[in-house]
Amino acid sequence: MKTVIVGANHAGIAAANTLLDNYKDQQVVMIDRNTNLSYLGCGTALWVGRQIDSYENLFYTNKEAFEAKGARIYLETSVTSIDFANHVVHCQKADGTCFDESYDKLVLATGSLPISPKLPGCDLEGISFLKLFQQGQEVDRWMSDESVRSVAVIGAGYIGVEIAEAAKRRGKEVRLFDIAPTSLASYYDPSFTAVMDENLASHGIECHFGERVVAYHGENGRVSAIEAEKGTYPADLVINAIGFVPNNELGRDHLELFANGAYHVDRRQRTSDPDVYAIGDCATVWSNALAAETYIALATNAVRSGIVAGHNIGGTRLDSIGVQGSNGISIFGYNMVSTGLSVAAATRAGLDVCHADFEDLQRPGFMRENASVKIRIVYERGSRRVVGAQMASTEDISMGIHMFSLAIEEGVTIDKLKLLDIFFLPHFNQPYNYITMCALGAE
Ligand SMILES: Cc1cc2nc3c(=O)[nH]c(=O)nc-3n(C[C@H](O)[C@H](O)[C@H](O)COP(=O)(O)OP(=O)(O)OC[C@H]3O[C@@H](n4cnc5c(N)ncnc54)[C@H](O)[C@@H]3O)c2cc1C
Ligand SMILES: NC(=O)c1ccc[n+]([C@@H]2O[C@H](COP(=O)([O-])OP(=O)(O)OC[C@H]3O[C@@H](n4cnc5c(N)ncnc54)[C@H](O)[C@@H]3O)[C@@H](O)[C@H]2O)c1
Repeated sequence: MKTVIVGANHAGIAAANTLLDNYKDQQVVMIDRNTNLSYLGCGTALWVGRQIDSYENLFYTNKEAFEAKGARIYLETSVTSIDFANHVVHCQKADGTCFDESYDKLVLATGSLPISPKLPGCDLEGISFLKLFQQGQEVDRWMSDESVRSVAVIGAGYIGVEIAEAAKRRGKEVRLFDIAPTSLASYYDPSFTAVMDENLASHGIECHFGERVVAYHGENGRVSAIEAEKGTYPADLVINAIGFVPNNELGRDHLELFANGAYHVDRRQRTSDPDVYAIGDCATVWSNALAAETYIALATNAVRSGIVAGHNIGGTRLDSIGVQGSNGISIFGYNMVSTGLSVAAATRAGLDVCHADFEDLQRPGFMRENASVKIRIVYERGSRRVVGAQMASTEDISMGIHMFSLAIEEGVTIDKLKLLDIFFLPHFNQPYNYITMCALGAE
């Protein structure tokens, strides 16, 4: 059996490893147009902000590791088109030479593309995205240029907020824009985002939320300002971070698509063509909170979907258990984690939800090391099943969110959480634990 994997980043790598490590009869061919593989984009802001020493350890594998396992791997090679009827992939190397690769099974792991704001001035130099390693390098070079004093970030989602922090850590004057009225509006409710907004502002980031950017302006071909609805602001460097779209270029005329263009897949990652699988950011996921197909671009989903596809291609049936879109962020020491749906997201999706809030110290008052923790649990009014949770603190409260992820996945009700056995030790928490207290406070 020969499997061709198009795209050798997190999703493609997971599928290839699953096949190569578990199914010795498999012939695996990996093709990627980039010069590198396995770059952890989550490290870009840490590196640009000089919170880590270099970018070198942001790659967790390489071409040689796959060759050692028996795969054929082509980097700097684009798949230009696919003949789905005859099971042939047409490829072009960086030097222009072309070749074809036949397949029994094809895995599309072509990921996502950053959304490009189509604004006047978008061709000016000094406007970047932050998707690829190369773009991270470019942004880092500009940050090192002392003539770059003002940085404008468009989009206050995860990438935007993280790179705004990094730019501030590099001593820049930073302005952060979003059309939404707060930062991180897709992930958290306003009572949580208000604290992050205050955190950003208190560290000197000028927040322009609810203010649309309408144009980039430049001098001598280079960006020098951005014009937004309420004013024009200096900008020697602009970073666009307004979300991703699935990269469906190769299969959009042949495969069934979701509303945003992602390849529609079943729980085994199979597309509408029985010999084609799609994984990672180019494919849909099953949301347990929504009980529906949706799109969530995360490395975690990419890896899991690659494992699922690998086993199914290898001959072991494995169904995805769906996802909650669990996510987290840590900015100037303030940590926020969420899973499932916020009240706002649930309401937008047509779910009738209630929520319970609680705020307390992480540990008993007698402990020297302590900090406040905020928690919100979101649950469906009728069924009372938990559909989301948000937590925030300067403490590391990150592990708690995984329990809520499992609760959503398993359809646990808010009432079950009220008497859940949660241990107590002053080093970690309080006898009246904030999760228990929050659940007990539910209507
Ligand atoms: C700055 C940043 C920070 C992030 N932080 C986090 C985080 O903290 N946690 C988290 O879970 N997620 C994070 N993400 C999201 C995560 O990186 C993506 O969800 C993940 O990369 C998706 O993996 P993928 O393999 O599906 O797609 P991609 O990473 O997009 O890879 C797709 C691959 O396909 C190749 N390709 C595409 N078309 C072709 C073609 N025609 N021919 C050959 N090759 C092709 C591309 O070169 C690319 O290597 C972050 C993303 C960014 C940009
Ligand atoms: N910590 C993490 O887990 C992490 C870190 C980085 C990226 N990621 C993932 O990578 C993907 C891409 O990240 P992202 O930050 O680009 O997307 P995002 O969806 O997190 O945020 C995009 C933001 O852009 C805003 N926006 C949309 N159109 C706009 C416009 N025209 N002008 C101004 N603002 C606009 C939205 O309101 C939103 O706040 C996401 O799926 C994200 O979850 C995750």
